[in-house]
Amino acid sequence: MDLTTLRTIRRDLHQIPELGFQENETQHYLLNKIKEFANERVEIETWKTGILVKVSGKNPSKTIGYRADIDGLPIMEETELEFVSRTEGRMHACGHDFHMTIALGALQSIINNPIDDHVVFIFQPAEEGPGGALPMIQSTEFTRRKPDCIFALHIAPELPVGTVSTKEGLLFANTSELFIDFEGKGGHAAFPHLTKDMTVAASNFIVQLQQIVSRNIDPLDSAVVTIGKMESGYVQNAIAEQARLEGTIRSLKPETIDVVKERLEALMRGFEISYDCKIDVDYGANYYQVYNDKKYVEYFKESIDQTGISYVEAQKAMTGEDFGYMLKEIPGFMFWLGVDSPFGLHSSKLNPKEEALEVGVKAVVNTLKYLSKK
Ligand SMILES: CC(=O)N[C@@H](CCC[C@H](N)C(=O)O)C(=O)O
Repeated sequence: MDLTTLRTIRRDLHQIPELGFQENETQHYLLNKIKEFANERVEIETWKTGILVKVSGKNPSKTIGYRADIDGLPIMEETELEFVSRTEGRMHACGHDFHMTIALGALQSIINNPIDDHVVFIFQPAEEGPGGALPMIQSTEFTRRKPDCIFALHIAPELPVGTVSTKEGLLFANTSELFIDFEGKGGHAAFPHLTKDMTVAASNFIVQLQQIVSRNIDPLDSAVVTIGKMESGYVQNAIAEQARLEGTIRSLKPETIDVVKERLEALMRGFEISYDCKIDVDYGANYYQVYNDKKYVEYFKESIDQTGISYVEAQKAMTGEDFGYMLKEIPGFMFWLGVDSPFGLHSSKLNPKEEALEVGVKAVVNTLKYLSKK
């Protein structure tokens, strides 16, 4: 597939970002494209808003999986691109439009030039939340085509186009979403003594929360607690009865998240007493770390060696990915693909360079061919 076609697909997909398990238009678009390329070797099955596409190999000894995530984020796009998101407040701000396009490009290449092994292309919903990987691998649709090894990519805005990057072992963190609801007593702004002000309680809670990592976690370990959204009150001259904090907890070790949660809940109990209010927590989606298999990372490096694409050794990152659940069950790896954007992942101005689409397809197709010889 040439760059013009890849770019057209990417721009089409960029305009229709949808949240987890609501990717109906995306699924429809992907299915139409897949059916355009398909021949007698291809078997297509849907799972919720996701799709599994199996391309039969010529002389198979195993099945190789390649996964692309397909959901967008609840972010208001500020790129001013001519193909800006058509849905207000929704954006492909994590590059899943790139991930899907590259998977389609690789799929077409493998259909036209089949390799010895079977390949399953997995278009997975809800990576940003509430998590599609775990229920997908538990489904009969997935189990029937369970790959023997698997890989995936993620765009990297900070890396130049023409570069890929990964490492053996831990690549991405363990994550837990965090939703905290405060319930107090509202009232007139002039009579705070008659109320239980949840704006003040939640603000103080955020400040105290930041001390969990610095005071309760071993400095040689690592954790992050971020509150990305805070809501309280309706009007400037009324005291808020409710407040809500939304955030995420991340850690390098799975058990460290439990320590953060335990301290957070102790803090909640203290705040309930000191602010005379009720506080509830919901941990939403939890993702298992992305842990790359040493042998498959070696294979990847060897396959990239033959392509002219540059390889850079990665550092582990506090990003999360539910692909971790697939790697927990099936050996494989995830790698970063350089897309050179001055704005990072989850930025409303993320603008990856489209030349990276061709690099991505080349890296994926070469890796599939190489793994098929192993
Ligand atoms: C690569 C990436 O940016 N992934 C997301 C995964 C989100 C997990 C979940 N919604 C959470 O916030 O904990 C990330 O934010 O790292």
